[in-house]
Amino acid sequence: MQDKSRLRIAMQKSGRLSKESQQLLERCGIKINLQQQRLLAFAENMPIDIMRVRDDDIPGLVMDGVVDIGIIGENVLEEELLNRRAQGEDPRYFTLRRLDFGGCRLSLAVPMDEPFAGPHSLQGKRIATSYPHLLKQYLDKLAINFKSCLLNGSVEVAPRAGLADAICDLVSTGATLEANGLREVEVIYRSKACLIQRDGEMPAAKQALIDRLLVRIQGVIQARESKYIMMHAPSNRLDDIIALLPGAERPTVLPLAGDRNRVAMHMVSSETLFWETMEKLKELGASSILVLPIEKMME
Ligand SMILES: Nc1ncnc2c1ncn2[C@@H]1O[C@H](COP(=O)(O)OP(=O)(O)OP(=O)(O)O)[C@@H](O)[C@H]1O
Ligand SMILES: O=P(O)(O)OC[C@H]1O[C@H](OP(=O)(O)OP(=O)(O)O)[C@H](O)[C@@H]1O
Ligand SMILES: [Mg+2]
Repeated sequence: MQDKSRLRIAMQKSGRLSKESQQLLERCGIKINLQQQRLLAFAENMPIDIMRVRDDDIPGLVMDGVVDIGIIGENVLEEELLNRRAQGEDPRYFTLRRLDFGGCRLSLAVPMDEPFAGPHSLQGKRIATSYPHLLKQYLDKLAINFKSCLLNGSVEVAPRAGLADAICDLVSTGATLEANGLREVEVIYRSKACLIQRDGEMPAAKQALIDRLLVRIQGVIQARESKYIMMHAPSNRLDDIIALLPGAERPTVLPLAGDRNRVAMHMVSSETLFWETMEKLKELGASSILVLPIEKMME
């Protein structure tokens, strides 16, 4: 029986978002024992239950208020929103924040040797997709008529199989398109994973827990994007060195025992340090350059 006082979070059971969703929650300090087959897992140290489902079901579970929050790709969320609106519903939810994983784009692609002179080339064509509403929204705005062929997977094989003239599917590296003899011609939607909350009244204790989690998520994401940088540098080149570190805060400068001409510099940078920048730092006289990951951050 569901304990309504516990925060219920939905995440993808297995797929492109599951590992990083799980990692994010673990980094926020939630101890979960996710055995492969368990659909429902209970956190040991916080009043939180994790529901592991197909990603397609997550927007609906949040919109129907079955779970309190969900981690989902914006592409799937937007598609479900348009789907429900098309059925006359008025779905409600809040986006709590965008996350730093699950980046991909929904694109139109055509066979490699097919000429393409803009979206109008698709007039009257058949397009295979798992995202009929996002596709329709995009082509309707351009007043392009098309026939859709709904496929829930393996969309990329549709043109070769004679099912469609073009496809509209997710792309990240483009390797799947290339392997299937297709080329990306238009990006229609850019997506990342996001965290959403159900609409409606939330008990104060649960809302406080969500707010705490959000602060921790901010800390985890900020830490992932930041680096702790240390180096030894000549005292007379400090300004030049700082100018090479655009994402860095003002450094802490410490004396080096027995060396009056050089100092130790410590700083947090919101960007990683590329090899090229490290080489330039070395040219300016810096040495012992260390770039360290940061585990947690709170401002
Ligand atoms: N190549 C990719 N790179 C990065 N993120 C991706 C990529 N493909 C998909 N995604 C994101 O991950 C989400 C889940 O993708 P996945 O392929 O695991 O979905 P699925 O096969 O529909 O899974 P499920 O079995 O849960 O329905 C996508 O909706 C998208 O937001
Ligand atoms: O541009 P790429 O890096 O090649 O990625 C794109 C592919 O990734 C996703 O599928 P996934 O591999 O998750 O398999 P699925 O079809 O089983 O969901 C997506 O549906 C594409 O097919
Ligand atoms: Mg799915």
